[in-house]
Order: sequence, then C-alpha cells, then structure tokens
Amino acid sequence: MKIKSLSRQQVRSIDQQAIEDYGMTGLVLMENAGRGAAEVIQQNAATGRVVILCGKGNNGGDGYVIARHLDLMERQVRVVSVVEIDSLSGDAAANAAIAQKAELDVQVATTAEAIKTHLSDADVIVDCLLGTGATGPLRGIYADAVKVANQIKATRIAIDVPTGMDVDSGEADPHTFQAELTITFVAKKTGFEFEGTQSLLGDIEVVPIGVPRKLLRPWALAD
Ligand SMILES: NC(=O)C1=CN([C@@H]2O[C@H](COP(=O)(O)OP(=O)(O)OC[C@H]3O[C@@H](n4cnc5c(N)ncnc54)[C@H](O)[C@@H]3O)[C@@H](O)[C@H]2O)[C@@H](O)CC1
Ligand SMILES: [K+]
Repeated sequence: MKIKSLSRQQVRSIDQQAIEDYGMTGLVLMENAGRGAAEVIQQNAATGRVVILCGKGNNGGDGYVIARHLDLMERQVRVVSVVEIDSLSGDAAANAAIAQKAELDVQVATTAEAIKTHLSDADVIVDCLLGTGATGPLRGIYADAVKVANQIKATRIAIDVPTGMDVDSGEADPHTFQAELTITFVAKKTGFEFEGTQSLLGDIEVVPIGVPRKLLRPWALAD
C-alpha cells in the first residue's frame, strides 16, 4: 500500500496509535525500522566501514538497531554517540545497552574534534542524529556533527530525515546533512515535496515498520 506524504504530527500519531491502540511496543517498531534500514543500506552501500552518528532520541535508537543488523551481515560498523550513553532513555537506551553488551564498537564523541576522529575512516556515514522530534535550527553538538560529516568523503545516508531539514516545511539549516540516500519510515514526509530539498535528500527509500494496514488506510494513495 502506498501512503501519501505525511506531516510530523501525522507520522507521530501513526506510531502512537500502533503503540496505544494496537498494543505494539515502541521496541518492535524500532526493530522493524532499524532492520529495514540496515537492509537498504546493505543494498545501496555494500562495502566499506559504516559509521553511524547517533543522537539522544529514538532516531539515535534506530542507529543502534541498524548497527546490530549490519554487524550480523558481517559489516565493519561503528556507532558514534554525540551524547553520553547514560543520558539516553526508553527504547533508545534499551538498544544502546544491547549494542554495548554485544560488544559492538560504540564510541561517545561530544566535541567536533572527537567526532572527526571517529569519522575519519568512514566509507559510509549514517545520520541517526535527529528525526521527527527535531524542531528549529540545529543546536549544540548537532550542528558540529553535521558540519563534520558533510566534510568527509564518504557515502552519506540519512535515516528518516536528513538532520537539519524541517520535516513539515523542508526548510534547511545551513548545516543540514547532505544525503545521497534518505531512508524514511512509513511514508515520505511533506517537507520532502518542497523545491530545493532534493539535493539534500538524494534518493528516497520508504521502509515500512510493521504498523497494520488498517491503521494506514486513511492515508493510502488510490491505485
Ligand atoms: N516509536 C516511535 O515513535 C518510533 C520512532 N522512530 C524513530 O524515532 C524518531 C523520532 O524520535 P524522537 O521523537 O525521540 O525524536 P528525535 O530522535 O528526532 O530527537 C529528539 C531529541 O532531539 C532534541 N532536539 C530537538 N530539536 C533539536 C534541534 N533543533 N537541535 C538539537 N537537538 C534537538 C530533543 O531535545 C530530543 O532530545 C523518528 O524520526 C524515527 O527515526 C522509529 O524507531 C520507529 C518507531
Ligand atoms: K536523521
């Protein structure tokens, strides 16, 4: 089923309904999102070291799931968290803990210099810094992380939305992550429709996260 482009509020409401009305857990949705994204990464960037930049929220949480699945595919993978791991909560904290117990390469880098060091040998950079929870211009370490990531010669892949781009308006922070591929969940976002966003989004792949078709029906595009 193809879904029309969704606003921040609509996509967040779909996640919320899946959890509250259908009893799906956030962890299951995150697992589906991360596993689906890892498969698309594998199809589009099949070789080299993958470095995943993770933020504080659930977009960061997706990054730990992606790392686990890429590791299962025997890829060289490193997670770089721009916040201390003990500041994470909920599903993101759970997946970070799994990654650490699994002895994946998880680094914390809270300065531009440290981020640069951990990204220097990346062939593929995956942006799990901010997703649909982001509002306004990039603050603090997030602006630095995107700036550094954009300077490195690597394939850049954004998860859900390139960090720095507004999900609803497509408005881009001066340091928006410049993706060659954006892997977005459930449906494209309304901001992607605006002129000028294409050069930041690159190709777009939509990954379903297992929410029931009944719940998606109001947003279905006619065949
Ligand atoms: N259960 C769910 O709702 C699911 C969410 N998923 C992922 O979760 C994402 C949404 O996660 P969250 O709601 O936790 O939000 P995000 O992970 O997008 O970001 C939240 C964090 O960003 C900070 N922040 C907001 N705007 C900022 C700015 N301009 N500069 C710097 N920091 C800023 C907030 O203080 C907060 O700490 C989605 O995009 C998707 O990737 C997926 O795992 C699928 C399931
Ligand atoms: K992102």
